[in-house]
Amino acid sequence: MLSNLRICAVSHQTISSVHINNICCYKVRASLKRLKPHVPLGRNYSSLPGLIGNDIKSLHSIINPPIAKIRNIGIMAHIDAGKTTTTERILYYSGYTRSLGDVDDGDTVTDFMAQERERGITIQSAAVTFDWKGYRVNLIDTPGHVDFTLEVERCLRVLDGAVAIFDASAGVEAQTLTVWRQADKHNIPRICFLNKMDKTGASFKYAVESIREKLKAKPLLLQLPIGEAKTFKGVVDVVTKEKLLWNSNSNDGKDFERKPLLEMSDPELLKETTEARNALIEQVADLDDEFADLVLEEFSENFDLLPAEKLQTAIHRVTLAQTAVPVLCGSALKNKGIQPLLDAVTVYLPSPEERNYEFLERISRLLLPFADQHVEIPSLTAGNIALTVGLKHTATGDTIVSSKSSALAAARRAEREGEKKHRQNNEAERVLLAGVEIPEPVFFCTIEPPSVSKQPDLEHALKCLQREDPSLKVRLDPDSGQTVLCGMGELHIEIIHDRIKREYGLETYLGPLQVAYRETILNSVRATDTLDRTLGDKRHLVTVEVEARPIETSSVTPVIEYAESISEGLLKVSKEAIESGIHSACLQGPLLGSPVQDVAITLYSLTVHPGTSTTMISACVSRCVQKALKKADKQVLEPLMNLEVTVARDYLSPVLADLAQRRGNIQEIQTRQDNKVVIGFVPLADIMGYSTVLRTLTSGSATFALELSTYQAMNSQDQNTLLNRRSGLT
Ligand SMILES: Nc1nc2c(ncn2[C@@H]2O[C@H](COP(=O)(O)OP(=O)(O)OP(=O)(O)O)[C@@H](O)[C@H]2O)c(=O)[nH]1
Repeated sequence: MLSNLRICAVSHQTISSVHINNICCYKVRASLKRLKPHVPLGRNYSSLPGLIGNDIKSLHSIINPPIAKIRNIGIMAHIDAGKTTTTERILYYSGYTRSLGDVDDGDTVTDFMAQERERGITIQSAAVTFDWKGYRVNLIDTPGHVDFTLEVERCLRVLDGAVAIFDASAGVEAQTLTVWRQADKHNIPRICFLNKMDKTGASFKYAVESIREKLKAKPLLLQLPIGEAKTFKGVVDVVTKEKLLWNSNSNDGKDFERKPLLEMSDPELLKETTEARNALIEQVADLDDEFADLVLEEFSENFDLLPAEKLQTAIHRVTLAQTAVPVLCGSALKNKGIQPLLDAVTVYLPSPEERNYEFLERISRLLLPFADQHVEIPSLTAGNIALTVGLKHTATGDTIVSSKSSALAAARRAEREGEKKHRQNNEAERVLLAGVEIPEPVFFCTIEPPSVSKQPDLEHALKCLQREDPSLKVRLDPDSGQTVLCGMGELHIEIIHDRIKREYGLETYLGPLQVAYRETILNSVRATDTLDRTLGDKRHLVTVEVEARPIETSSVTPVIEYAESISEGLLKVSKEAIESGIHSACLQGPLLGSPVQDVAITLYSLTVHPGTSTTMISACVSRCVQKALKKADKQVLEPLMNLEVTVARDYLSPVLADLAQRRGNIQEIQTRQDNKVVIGFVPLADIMGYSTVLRTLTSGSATFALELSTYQAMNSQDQNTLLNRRSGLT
């Protein structure tokens, strides 16, 4: 065990940056006590047999299991649905850990950042690899809080399947909808796990209905619960007509009995299960022609004769086609239902070869993740998930290829085969994964190092954090020269601040958190400008005429147009400079210095004296566009958020009264068990610090989710108040 500890520490140092080391020291200690001695740790697999003795029969099968036996899956859900608790059980039953971690005690394997353990939430995705009944499962636990949406999105791109976890007492919640939509975008087959069946208010029926209604998905009920809330003790496997009961004397849920349902002992349950199985068979037959033929030809007289394996194979196909989703249930906290969930992952979710991905096959240095442990390996076959180190300029969203020449060779091959240009592009595109959508930051604040001499350290820390998390934006305020952080929410910025302190040892100071407004113009305006400057013996002379006009795009990227009179030759050499000038002018609007959205800029004329540098052209265009924007009638746009508050009935009135004061616009109030769910819109500026207010108003019984809906025009009174406040008049 000691030698493993030493080796593990070495492999962490190879993964470099200071911040990872800090967490790892903590993590190694926390997880060692629970790791089984046979878990393979080491720098290189070539030395593994000596290290781990006879435990490993085939080294090759450990490093490269057959691709059909690999499952790359993610766990996704609304905050607090129980992802981390479920993952902990999965790791325990698969033999990855020796004892059960608990989010409430702060000793889970996957929530390994200090902030995650302290707050009991998941922020960064953690990857773990384990084996289950001959399958290799690479599992990623993703965050549920809306501030960390990007983290979820970047995981989804590499997954072949996902388990969506629901709180059975709440059904589909706001963030579930968001991640479900993301999974739809990446075409990820899913299975649903209705967790917390032991909780007061848990309702299998209600949760299934909410999947049908809110997610517009077709649930395939593969299990039925035995008991609900306090009486929940196990599940019925509808496919095999067996009951699975967890031994109430077993603390860890490892032991459970699986018995066929019999007429003698369980007449009611058997009847209910037979009906559910028949309904399931009909439902699957409706969605899968091959299965429909089989049922009609051989089993139409008696569905009971249909073998479970045939039904499972058809459910697998339907899951893959994403025409329906298998639904299972259990209680992670009470250790019930996790083993069948793992079985379902291997049976119903696809292997990488069943998905249409083009992974690249080899990178120079590879590490296999075991949550916070990493094992260096010589190679890995397609379909696995691994870590690579030492990449300096690669950021989230990039595709890594084994060599540039292999990507180019693919494009050349298409060319040789006589394919035209668009086909070459297709070939090149096929080796790229879909890019991640980076959400727009809605908050910003200034950040200052403890002293000027620490500014380079701060810049380094922010650069590293940004590579990990592109939803964090950093810019310099041109007027004050201060560094500005732009993030997804209050919690996001708070966590970044905390990480800079813990992982980079820098005590920084944050300015007040401000809403990221935008600006637009309301009418078309023209402006001309001339820049005449002599540098040394060179004269730079440019004259520009532009028009700025409002358009409807909801985008901060200006639409750029050119009048026909602009000479093509001139455009060829100066187009890049012109466009960079326009973009930089639109980044800082005349009202608040916020980005300008929904504008089109037309270049009407451009006269350039010979010898003028492109930098001067760019500067002149930028100045001229700013002049035009200043002349126009202007409007501030503010972020409008979708808000969903789940609150106990008794506290509904104070919550509504409070929202009315916050310019909230309530769209709907739903009933969810004993709770009310308030759905509406509210301007971000009025909802800052809401978590504290809501806690006070409802004695901590309410939860809420917030997501950017759109940018809306402020009314003139609010706009004037804001502008006066910004200019220091009030
Ligand atoms: N009653 C009950 N509580 C559960 C169950 N599973 C998890 N919990 C509790 O629900 C809370 C949230 O659990 P987590 O596992 O941290 O949830 P999560 O989805 O990982 O949360 P984030 O990481 O913040 O998104 C904790 O207090 C758990 O103890 C369950 O099956 N039954």
